[in-house]
Amino acid sequence: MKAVTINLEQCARARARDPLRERALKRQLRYSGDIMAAEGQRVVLITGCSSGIGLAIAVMLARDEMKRYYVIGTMRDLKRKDKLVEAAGDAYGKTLSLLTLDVCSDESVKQCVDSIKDRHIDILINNAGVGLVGPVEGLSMDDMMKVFQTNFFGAVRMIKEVMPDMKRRRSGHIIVISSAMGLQGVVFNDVYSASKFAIEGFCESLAVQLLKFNITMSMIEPGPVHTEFEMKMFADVSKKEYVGTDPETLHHFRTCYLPSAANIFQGLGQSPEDIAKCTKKVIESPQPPFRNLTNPLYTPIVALKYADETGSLSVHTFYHMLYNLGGVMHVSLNILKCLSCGCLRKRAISPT
Ligand SMILES: NC(=O)C1=CN([C@@H]2O[C@H](COP(=O)(O)OP(=O)(O)OC[C@H]3O[C@@H](n4cnc5c(N)ncnc54)[C@H](OP(=O)(O)O)[C@@H]3O)[C@@H](O)[C@H]2O)C=CC1
Ligand SMILES: CC1=C(/C=C/C(C)=C/C=C/C(C)=C/C=O)C(C)(C)CCC1
Repeated sequence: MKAVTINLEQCARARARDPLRERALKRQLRYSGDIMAAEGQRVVLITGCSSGIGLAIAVMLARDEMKRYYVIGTMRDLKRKDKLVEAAGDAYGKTLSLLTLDVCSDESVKQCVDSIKDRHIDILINNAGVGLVGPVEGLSMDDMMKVFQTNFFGAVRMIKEVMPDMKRRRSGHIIVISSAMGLQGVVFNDVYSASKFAIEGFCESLAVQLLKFNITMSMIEPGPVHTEFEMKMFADVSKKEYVGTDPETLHHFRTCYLPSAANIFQGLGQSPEDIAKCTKKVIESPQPPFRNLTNPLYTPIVALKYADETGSLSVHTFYHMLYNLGGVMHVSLNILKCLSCGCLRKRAISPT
């Protein structure tokens, strides 16, 4: 497929030379702001592109060799655009344009979608999200609400705005950057995990009726990923005092959980590009799966819940890992790695 990207300046030049050609160009091209996507290109809108996973997906799709995507990278504050613009290189202004969008604001979401020609979005990627860790009794209700406002209602607001047009066109793909924590809760991540469980339940329900309209829904489920999310989490923890938390709980959080979490990020952490690659594969799959775990090393942690429907196996295993094996977390992680690569099984068959 030959994809052409053109901007309004080029259109104006065409008008000066030949008004008929300009009209033909305009018919042929959809535009967002002053930049147009060529016919045949799929318009992708991504939320939260100022850093991390959103930025990596925007760059990977905008730099697609066959120029199959026209990416609208959005962020709540365009002053934070430099990292994305630099990473996108010459794709910026051709297959990537930027728009302001705050997923927590009805007005911002509507204004952004209205500014896109025909409100035409083929692929919506709900990526914007915030984390929150710490003992529940030490967190403010405001902080907890912000997590749900962004991770759950933010994605719901986007879907509500974009889905009716997709239904009318009987085509579209809605992707949510959820989390492995949306499938299996993690100690001291109670509220964050709940926000991801919430969006999982919402999407799992919606996916069924969307099929009738030829709209696909896909969840991307990363484990730990090295992004600003990780840095913000550790910075936040060092600032917060978790007022109202008893010393024993605080001790468990600071001396058992935090070092284990740091080990887990170090031992199992993926790069944002890994998540972008997985997301692109899902987009390009002829039959995209609903759930997509990105990290084979983290999969056993999620699989525990499917091995025992009572939930006791995961609760007790995590208890043991946190309170008894915390000091040797690296050993547990190495066992997880060996289970995933298969070397333990090989050694069991032919011990040396
Ligand atoms: N990193 C990890 O370990 C994992 C992350 N995830 C999920 O991946 C997604 C991306 O996170 P990640 O890249 O890691 O973290 P980052 O902190 O690097 O990126 C989060 C992005 O979301 C944006 N954002 C936050 N609030 C809003 C809002 N109200 N409106 C629009 N954008 C907003 C941030 O923008 P701003 O710059 O303005 O703050 C930023 O661009 C999140 O949904 C997260 O839950 C899932 C599993 C693991
Ligand atoms: C401490 C601890 C764990 C921590 C897991 C972590 C810290 C996962 C982080 C995932 C992220 C950051 C997802 C983002 O959406 C385990 C492995 C459950 C085992 C029990 C002890």
